[in-house]
Amino acid sequence: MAFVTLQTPRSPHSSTKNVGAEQQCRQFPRSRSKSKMATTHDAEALITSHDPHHPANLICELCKKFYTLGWVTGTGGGTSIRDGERIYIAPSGVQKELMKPQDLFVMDYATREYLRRPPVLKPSACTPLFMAAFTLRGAGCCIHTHSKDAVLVTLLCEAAGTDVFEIQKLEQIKGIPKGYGEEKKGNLGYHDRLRIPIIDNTAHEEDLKDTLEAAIQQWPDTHAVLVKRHGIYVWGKDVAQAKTQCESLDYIFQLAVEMHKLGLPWIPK
Ligand SMILES: CSC[C@@H](O)[C@@H](O)C(=O)COP(=O)(O)O
Ligand SMILES: [Zn+2]
Repeated sequence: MAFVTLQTPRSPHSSTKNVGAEQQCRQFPRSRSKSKMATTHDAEALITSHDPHHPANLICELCKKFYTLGWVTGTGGGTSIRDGERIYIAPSGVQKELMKPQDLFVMDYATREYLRRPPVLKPSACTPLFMAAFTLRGAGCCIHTHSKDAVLVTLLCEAAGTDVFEIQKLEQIKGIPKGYGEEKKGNLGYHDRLRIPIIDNTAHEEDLKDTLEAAIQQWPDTHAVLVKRHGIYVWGKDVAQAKTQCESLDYIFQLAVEMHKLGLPWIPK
């Protein structure tokens, strides 16, 4: 079984039995700026905690859950958390459900310097997209999934010639915030129309940055952007909001796909 071949030498700071991403991904070259790095002790302290709500523990836990939902399958997708001035980022090209806190990168928000870089790994290609949610929308957590239903609604919208997913009159729409600012406080109502912009995919994840940023500017109330034939980015002010929105949206996408199969409209007359 291929999985077993990953369970070879452990990194010295590993203390749990599961294999970490560092072992999954030894092909990546080291590239670290030692001068700006925190000391090894400080760097390890950034990701070491018994608190299950510590961002380093949460990212690993969330990705395990998301894997069971098919959201981060085959190394795709991921999650990033902003905790004050610290940004926690997963490595690229690794099985996200097997990650350990010691596999995570930590970036300083203000300087964009990595305070912690695990050897042999490189940061997720989604990093510029996560940063867009943090900087443009003040997000505390951003989730990227390759959910099949998210991909399917982008295909259905493409076939319908629209680059916005729109749906109305579903109870779960009430799980999505109205927007930002005082006058947009609270969540959408049952009668409100949910709109999620869709951007084109690119050959490389990081090249989505400009169009994702443009979609965020064009749709100032949105908390998510769909990526055609790829997946979705969803963010929230904190982990709970990002996660519950991602769940609500995925549930709505599942319904939308089923409604389409049954010949039912997304916007009832
Ligand atoms: C199955 S490869 C998927 C990647 O290209 C990308 O779309 C993705 O979501 C994850 O990028 P990663 O750099 O591994 O964090
Ligand atoms: Zn992706």
